[in-house]
Amino acid sequence: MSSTLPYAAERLAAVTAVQLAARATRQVQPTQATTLLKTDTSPVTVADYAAQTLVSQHLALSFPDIPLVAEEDAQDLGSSASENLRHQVLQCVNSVLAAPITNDQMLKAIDRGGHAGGPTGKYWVLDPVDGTKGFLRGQQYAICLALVEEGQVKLGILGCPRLPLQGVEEGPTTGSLVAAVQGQGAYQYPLNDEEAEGKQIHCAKPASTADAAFCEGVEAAHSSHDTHAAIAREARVTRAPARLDSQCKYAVVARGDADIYLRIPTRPGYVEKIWDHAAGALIVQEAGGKVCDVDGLPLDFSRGRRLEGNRGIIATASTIHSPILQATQSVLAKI
Ligand SMILES: Nc1ncnc2c1ncn2[C@@H]1O[C@H](COP(=O)(O)O)[C@@H](O)[C@H]1OP(=O)(O)O
Ligand SMILES: [Mg+2]
Repeated sequence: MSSTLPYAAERLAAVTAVQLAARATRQVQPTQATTLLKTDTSPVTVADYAAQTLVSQHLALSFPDIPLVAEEDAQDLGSSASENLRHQVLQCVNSVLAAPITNDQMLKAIDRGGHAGGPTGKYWVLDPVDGTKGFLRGQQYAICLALVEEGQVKLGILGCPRLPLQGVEEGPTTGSLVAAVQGQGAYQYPLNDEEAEGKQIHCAKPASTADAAFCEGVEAAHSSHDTHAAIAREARVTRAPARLDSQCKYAVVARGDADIYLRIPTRPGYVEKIWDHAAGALIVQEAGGKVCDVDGLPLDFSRGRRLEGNRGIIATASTIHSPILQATQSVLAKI
């Protein structure tokens, strides 16, 4: 892509940062990854901290004035009880850097991620390992990076180390990298091949919901499989869902390997985090798809670190967006 296009420099820095982080996470054996439980009881591993350090550090080199909204902070990692984990993170980080960094630089890089987000200015949005539970199971995860400006997502990158270039099945793979800039379309590359020619990707155009394939998360606690099944029945979707962790779901919808990604909350009041959707939502839209919440509202990334104005997520090929939204609203009205 020509370097004169808008956001070319940001895109290049973001792709390199995600590739670097992916290289580090791939070195961590999921079954042996030292893991902490955060206060919300979700797991965080060597890979999450290493990826956040690397992305934060790399972006700060090229764009020192653009702040970062990122999932992790260094509080737990900095405690004396976490010395072993801290050591492993630093080792992992330095194994992919030409110039090693210190423990203090690592903690500082992680804590750059505390920006509040909001409606004004420019900021990066990072989920260093989205789908940590998938990562620990040896299944899908993604390094997800977006750039938000004046509340709008301008750039989105998904690094998916275990996602083949085609299909939704697991298998030996070099991984996929999917990238989009607002107004410039969505492209896919082999994850760590900087030289490779990108391929523009498009959502499929299923003629009806009966032809459509849907996907959902693996974790039943993160979205309601039962409600998704009821929506599928209501919309006459016949195929069984593919289950994948992380924003890989947006990637497979964007390239037409699935047509629908449903994420209906399991409990009232759950508010999604912006790092779980910013990159993926832009990628689906740039591939020609539609993304909204269960009320049909656009996702509003200008409300801080969470999607305070939205409830659930529906991402689909544009040809079947209306019937899926209608089926969702009809099912939710009965609950
Ligand atoms: N109760 C919940 N409802 C919806 N999403 C959740 C819930 N708890 C955690 N998550 C988010 O689900 C994401 C993974 O999604 P998936 O299951 O599709 O792979 C995690 O990044 C996590 O966000 P976070 O860790 O940012 O709090
Ligand atoms: Mg996440």
